[in-house]
Amino acid sequence: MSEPILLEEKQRIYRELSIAKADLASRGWFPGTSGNMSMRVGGFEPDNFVFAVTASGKDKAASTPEDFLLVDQTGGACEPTKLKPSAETLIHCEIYRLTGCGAIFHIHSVFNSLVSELFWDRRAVPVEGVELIKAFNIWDEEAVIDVPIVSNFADIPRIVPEVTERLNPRIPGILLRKHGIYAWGRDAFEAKKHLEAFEFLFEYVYRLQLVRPR
Ligand SMILES: CSCCC(=O)C(=O)COP(=O)(O)O
Ligand SMILES: [Zn+2]
Repeated sequence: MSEPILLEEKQRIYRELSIAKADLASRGWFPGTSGNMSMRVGGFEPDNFVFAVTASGKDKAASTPEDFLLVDQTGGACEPTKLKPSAETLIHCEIYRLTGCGAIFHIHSVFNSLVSELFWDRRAVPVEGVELIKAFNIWDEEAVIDVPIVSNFADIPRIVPEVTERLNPRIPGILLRKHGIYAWGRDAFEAKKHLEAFEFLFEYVYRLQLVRPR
């Protein structure tokens, strides 16, 4: 059983999510009601945790009293509500279970969709020696990273085992093919930092492909 969530704690998390949501929306990262966000509330055990998640199908650029709800580690609502959790809540559940992180942000962008398709054959986007890799706390000179890509099945539970298999604890993000990125961190600050770094790196990788002689 999860510990009771204090009202003040829930309100603090909703406020923090709301501020981060407005920030990501201002960059155009939630086109057509896409995207979802979550933050963990209270303690963590891999099989027992609670998080606040965006309600499904909402305009993520709007701020309303019905933007978030609390769910448990199975993705089920923790309290009576007419709100439906994000259709992709099970992906959040699995990322929390595997990483114990504190916040997960999912957005759709043209660049993350483009690179997820360009590099689908290798199931990972390679990024070589770009300074912003340091945003992931990887400090090696000329570091090379691979950002994993998983299938974009319409049936979300089918995606979960691929997340389990492909998530790399060193890389705080995972791409869904022709869909978007999930980026996470200890807290909202770090999840946003990672998301911004991924989006920069994906644009770099895409543009490099265009200009590099073959
Ligand atoms: C209209 S975008 C398709 C669903 C999606 O990919 C997404 O990120 C938003 O789904 P949610 O249920 O979280 O609103
Ligand atoms: Zn999505």
